[in-house]
Amino acid sequence: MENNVVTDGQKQTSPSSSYEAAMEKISSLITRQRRGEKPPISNKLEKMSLYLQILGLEEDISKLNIIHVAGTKGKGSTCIFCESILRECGFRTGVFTSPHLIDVRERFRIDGMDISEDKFLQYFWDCWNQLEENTTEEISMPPLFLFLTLLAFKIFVSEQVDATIIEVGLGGKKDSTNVIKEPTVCGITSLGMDHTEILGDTLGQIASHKAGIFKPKVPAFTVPQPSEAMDVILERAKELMIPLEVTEPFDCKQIKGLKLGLSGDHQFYNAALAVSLCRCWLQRTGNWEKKYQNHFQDSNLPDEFMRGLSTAHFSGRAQIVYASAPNPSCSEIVSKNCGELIFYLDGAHSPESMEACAKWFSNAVVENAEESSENGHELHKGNTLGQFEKSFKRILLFNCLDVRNPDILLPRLVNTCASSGIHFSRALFVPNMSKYSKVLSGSSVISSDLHGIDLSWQFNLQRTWEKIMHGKETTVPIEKDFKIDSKQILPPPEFLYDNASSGGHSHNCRAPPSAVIPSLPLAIKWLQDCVKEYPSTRLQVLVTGSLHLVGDVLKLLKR
Ligand SMILES: Nc1ncnc2c1ncn2[C@@H]1O[C@H](COP(=O)(O)OP(=O)(O)OP(=O)(O)O)[C@@H](O)[C@H]1O
Ligand SMILES: [Mg+2]
Ligand SMILES: [Mg+2]
Repeated sequence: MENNVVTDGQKQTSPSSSYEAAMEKISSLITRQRRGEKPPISNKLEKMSLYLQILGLEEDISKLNIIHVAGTKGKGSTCIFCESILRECGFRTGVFTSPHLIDVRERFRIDGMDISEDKFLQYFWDCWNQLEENTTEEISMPPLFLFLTLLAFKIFVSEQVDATIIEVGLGGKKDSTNVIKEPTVCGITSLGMDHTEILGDTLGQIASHKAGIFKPKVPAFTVPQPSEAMDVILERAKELMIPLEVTEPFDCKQIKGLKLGLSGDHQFYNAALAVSLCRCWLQRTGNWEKKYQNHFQDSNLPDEFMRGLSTAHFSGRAQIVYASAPNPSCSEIVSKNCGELIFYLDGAHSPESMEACAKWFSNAVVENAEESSENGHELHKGNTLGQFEKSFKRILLFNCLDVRNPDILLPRLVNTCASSGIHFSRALFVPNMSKYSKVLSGSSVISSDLHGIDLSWQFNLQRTWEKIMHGKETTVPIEKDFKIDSKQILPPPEFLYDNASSGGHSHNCRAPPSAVIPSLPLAIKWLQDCVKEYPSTRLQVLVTGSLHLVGDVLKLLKR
């Protein structure tokens, strides 16, 4: 074995250096395939079976009591609600989700916590070494996602969890997680248009991939879907002769006004689906009768379920971070000599999720204004709530992958916000920091090197933005060679505050100005400097378009 840092799963140097070594190994599994292209191996599931044999896991997987979740949007959230409910019911849980935001260990949760670095390393090297020793000409090391899926099985089997919750990576039928032969129950979350280049560009085709996780004799659940998708799902369930239940989203009454741990109205769908999945899981594992036989009526959820729903936590999905309050955990206190800077983070990146995100943001910023006014800020100066509300500036910080279509995403976002009366004063376009060519640890160094950085995609986003705002093509310069060392690398703070240069809140007269900022750390630092310079203002910054962008911002704010 070439690795001289760790042998036989035993750490011999400091944990962090061996962790970095593991990240190097994992990164070497990233296939040089561009995102959006068809995956290079066609017989993926056969290979998965072989890898499972090598790791000696095939039999054990059948004992994992798996909830398998596919869907376009809300897979991760649904898995996290399931985890939270089953933990409250007293079970030891293992959850595999994707992608991760900051550290790859987020993908593997045991009992509600990311796996520890020590345990991760132990299982990682076990798997790595066993696979490496057994690769042949026909079967080489697995690509990244296959490896992570195998590692998840290895971890959950070894940790002897009671309930395993597995999120599909992409699609369903051909996904590496579909090596699961006998899940306890399957779920399909909300379907929409994403990954069309791989799954097909109709809802029916997409639904057919997702319903590919259904298995004979295994009950399935979904949420209301557009009929084109629902027809395909129903048809598949009929073929397999399995029961398929459509779970309606919660209304507030049903959960007695309970505040869900994950925000946004779209979470009512995910939460309701999770409840159905958990109830079925409890029934099929023989735990339902034991626990609830005499105490539970259909109209009321058991207390454990209610607690699970309200305590679920998942970063980067409708998450609010107060970045300039003196005590980050104390959101109400706004520093006297520093304005207010609040980040609203949501990793939406499909048209439907843009809309979900926009609705959540619009409600959340108004709630924040109301809370602040209740806390006595400004109102005592005789301002009405309406006027007070106007002291907030809404800023969009956006990026998306170039396989996505900003001509669809950005209008969906802007129009949904506008229909709730929320308008952006400014938009900033930035490149992500994380590289798709490398899996990083949470403590990896953030590069500040701007040389050779290609911002053409960000200028393209900016042009799209200006087009939406003006309703026609505008003259945003196409700056091919962005002059990194010129003074104009960042706009002056007045860019944010100078109402004369924009419509400000009179959004319908002129387009809000926008800017491309060449790096995310610079953008964040710049926003922080702006609120210091103008202590009376409040910036509400929506970060969206990419979960990677959201992860990068969280990483910067944590430091
Ligand atoms: N039911 C839903 N309907 C529409 N949008 C949703 C729904 N659930 C979540 N979203 C949006 O999708 C984003 C990602 O949520 P989540 O991680 O739960 O989904 P996912 O299916 O795992 O996504 P990914 O494709 O990134 O793996 C959220 O931040 C939110 O904007
Ligand atoms: Mg996805
Ligand atoms: Mg996910």
